[in-house]
Amino acid sequence: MKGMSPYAARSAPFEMTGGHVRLEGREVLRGIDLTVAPGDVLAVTGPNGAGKSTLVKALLGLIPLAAGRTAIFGAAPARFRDWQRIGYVPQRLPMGGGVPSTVREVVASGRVARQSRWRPASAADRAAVDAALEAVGLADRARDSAHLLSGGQQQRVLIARALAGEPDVFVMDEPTAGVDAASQAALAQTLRELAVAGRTVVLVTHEMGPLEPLITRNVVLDHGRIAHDSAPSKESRTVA
Ligand SMILES: Nc1ncnc2c1ncn2[C@@H]1O[C@H](COP(=O)(O)OP(=O)(O)OP(=O)(O)O)[C@@H](O)[C@H]1O
Repeated sequence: MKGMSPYAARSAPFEMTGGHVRLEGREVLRGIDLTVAPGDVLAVTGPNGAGKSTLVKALLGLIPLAAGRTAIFGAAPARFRDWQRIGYVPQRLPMGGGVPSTVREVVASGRVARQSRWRPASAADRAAVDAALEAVGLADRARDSAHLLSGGQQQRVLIARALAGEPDVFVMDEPTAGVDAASQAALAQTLRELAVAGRTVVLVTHEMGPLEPLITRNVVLDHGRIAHDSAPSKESRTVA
């Protein structure tokens, strides 16, 4: 594995300063100052349309900023290369008429950023996929078609795909929305293990439910601004 530069090791997973996002002429994020520190288990909450999904996409560089700047481990998103350090769990499995994938294939796709090109999956790859399936309680569904699972189980597949990549940072957009109780419990257990292992988690959620005891920090968005931050970073505190 590539050595990590001392600079990258010290950098915050995400650091946004004065972040503005405009979509179709509307200012969706307005002046966001947010440093996510290593080991934060951060819940981003707030009313519908507050800008929560937009914020995580902007942190990941999936949506450009109209003003301000943002960095991933100290690098502008366009220059960031260590994508295997980031696991992103989107809101839902992309559906459609493509080739049906088994649960195992979808989860194994989470290893792509780590694999050497043209080489078959290694024992380490297979072990990581097995561990991820086990962690979300889907080991017995590995050969099933992912699209035939329930919404909650599909969400678990996406979480397992991120886990399989063994990233330092997990970004999850509404992982509990419309999800059955068993899947919520599986997610809480997974989050607990990530938190204990010192991983950084950014979680968009409407309600924290069983995840609440695991959350170390809550950022409340309202109309595109941070209305409340339960534990602002030292940098923001000294600036404020
Ligand atoms: N592609 C887009 N083009 C124009 N406006 C958008 C786009 N995506 C989101 N918006 C608008 O930006 C605002 C913030 O949306 P966003 O999805 O980030 O909110 P949210 O807090 O995640 O909401 P929810 O809890 O409903 O998922 C909303 O008013 C939404 O309508």
